[in-house]
Parts: sequence; structure tokens; C-alpha cells
Amino acid sequence: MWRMRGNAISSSSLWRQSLRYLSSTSSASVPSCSHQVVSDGPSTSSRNETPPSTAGVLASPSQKPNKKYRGSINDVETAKFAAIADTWWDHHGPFKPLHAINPVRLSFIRSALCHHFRKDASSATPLDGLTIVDVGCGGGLACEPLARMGAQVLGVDAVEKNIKVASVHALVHENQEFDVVLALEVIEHVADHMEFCKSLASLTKKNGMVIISTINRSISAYGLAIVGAEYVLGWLPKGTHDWSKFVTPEELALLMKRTSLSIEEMAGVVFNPLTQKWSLSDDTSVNYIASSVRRVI
Ligand SMILES: C[S@@+](CC[C@H](N)C(=O)[O-])C[C@H]1O[C@@H](n2cnc3c(N)ncnc32)[C@H](O)[C@@H]1O
Ligand SMILES: [Mg+2]
Repeated sequence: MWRMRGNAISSSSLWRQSLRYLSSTSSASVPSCSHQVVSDGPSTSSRNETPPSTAGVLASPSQKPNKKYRGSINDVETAKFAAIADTWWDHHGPFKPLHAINPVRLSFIRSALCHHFRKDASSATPLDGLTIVDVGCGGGLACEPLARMGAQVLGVDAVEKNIKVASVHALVHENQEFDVVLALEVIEHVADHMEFCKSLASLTKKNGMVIISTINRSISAYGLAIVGAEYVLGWLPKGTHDWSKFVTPEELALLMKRTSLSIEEMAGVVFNPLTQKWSLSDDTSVNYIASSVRRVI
């Protein structure tokens, strides 16, 4: 059984961290995220500038899948993201909901990582020394603040337009493993949940952490995340989500277990229409986030 996180956690401190810049792992075979500068120093990118240029991909559909990573790419899903890739950093554009939940999920991630890796949560750069790969990073909304918290962050994505990285095949081929593997709002867009989870596990060091956020396959999620967000409020383009591809917390726990990952903590990410604010909650009926650990066998 995993533990639940019920209290809202302030995330405003995230934005007051002293600035560190996104840096890649040192291996030449691991390409860098286009939002980053490789060494410390002033960033060459900013949130308001043009989105990342294009180049590599997490796993191009045209590439032959290898044993460890079979891609799990759904072309219909990735086409949706390719079509709106120029809008990642528009806070009022199609990715508005991701910008809105970002501080909340970052606070979960920060706290889970500090707890698991015994890091000093009061430090300005509590994630110093940790390597993170953000799978399905999109425009890098999570990469940048995590790098400012001291982590070395690599963003990879299935859509070339989203970010400039080489194929995850290269990562896996090189047996690249990370302390932390993130997949935020991605699993509901992949072709095969199990294959995707296997690839996440294969990128994780023993005792490393995998953090996934997604949407529950519940009636409330149909009403709020699809009818409400896409058709009534217009927060997301119509057709962004397919209810049948959502994953329940129980299914996620089973997927994790089958890939040697065990869920440590889970929290709901809820919207309060009165305050118009998002917070962490024990209500996982719609959006939720879970941390899991790759157990040493
Ligand atoms: C809803 S967006 C989330 C972006 C980012 N993680 C965030 O939360 O800000 C989903 C992203 O997953 C990517 N994606 C979809 N299928 C993928 C796959 N099989 N492997 C890697 N990325 C994938 C899409 O291209 C898109 O950028
Ligand atoms: Mg989604």
C-alpha cells in the first residue's frame, strides 16, 4: 500500500530558487535539451522566447525499436502535440492547464525526491547531484524549474518539434540510467502502457525514482477532464484526451509492480473552482501523481 498525500503544499518557493541552468549529462552520446546551456552561466533561452528547435526524438516511429525501448508511440496522439508545438510557453494557449498544475506537481516531485534521496529540502538547490530524465517533456515546463533546483535534467520527447534531443534508443543503447525518471501527463497518450512503463523502468537506476502523473479513468474524469476542460471551458483543444486510454491508480500500481517499481506515494491534483487554484489532495478521482521506487532484487 502506498501513502497518500492529503495536504496542499505551497509551491511558491520553487520560483524563488536561485537560478541554476539546465545541464545535460556529461556523456557526449547523450544530447542536451534545447532549453539548456551545458555549463553554468546565463541561459540562452527564456520562457517567452521561441520554443525549442527541432532535431532528435525520444523514439522516432521510423526507427527500428530495440529490445529495451519499443517506443510505444501512438502517431495519432503525437500528431496532436506536433500541431501545437509552437505554443508550449504561451500561458494562455492550449497548454494553459499544464502551466496551471506545474507548481503543484513540482512541489510533489521536490518533496518526494528530497524524502527519498535524503536531500535538504530547505536548500536553494535541493536536487543537487541528481540526474533526471523527463520523458515526454514537451516544451520543458518541468525541466527548467527542476534544473533550477540543482538537478541535471535531460528532456526527451516523441515529437521532434518539441525538443532537441537524440533518440532514447541512444540512451538505452548506452545503458543510460538516471536517478529520477519523470513521465508527466504522458502515459495517457502512449500506444502501450506496459511497454512504456518498462522503458521508464529501464532508464531508472536501482533504488531510483519514477514519477508519473496522469488522469484517472473515472466518470468524474470524463466529466471534468474531457467534457469540462475540452468542451465547456475550452482549456484544452477538443479531442486532446481519449477516456479509454486513462489509467486508474490501481492499474498504475499494477503496471509499476510488473516492472519492478513499487508505488511509494500518491496524491490527487485537484482544482478548486472557488479559489481557482490547484492543490494536492487525497482525491485521486481525476488528476493524480505517483512516485515509485525501482527496487533492487
Ligand atoms: C500532455 S504533454 C506533457 C508534456 C510535459 N510532460 C508536461 O507535462 O509539461 C504529452 C507529451 O508526451 C509526448 N509523448 C507522447 N507519446 C510519447 C511517447 N510514447 N514517448 C515519449 N513522449 C511521448 C508528446 O509529444 C507530448 O509532448
Ligand atoms: Mg494528457
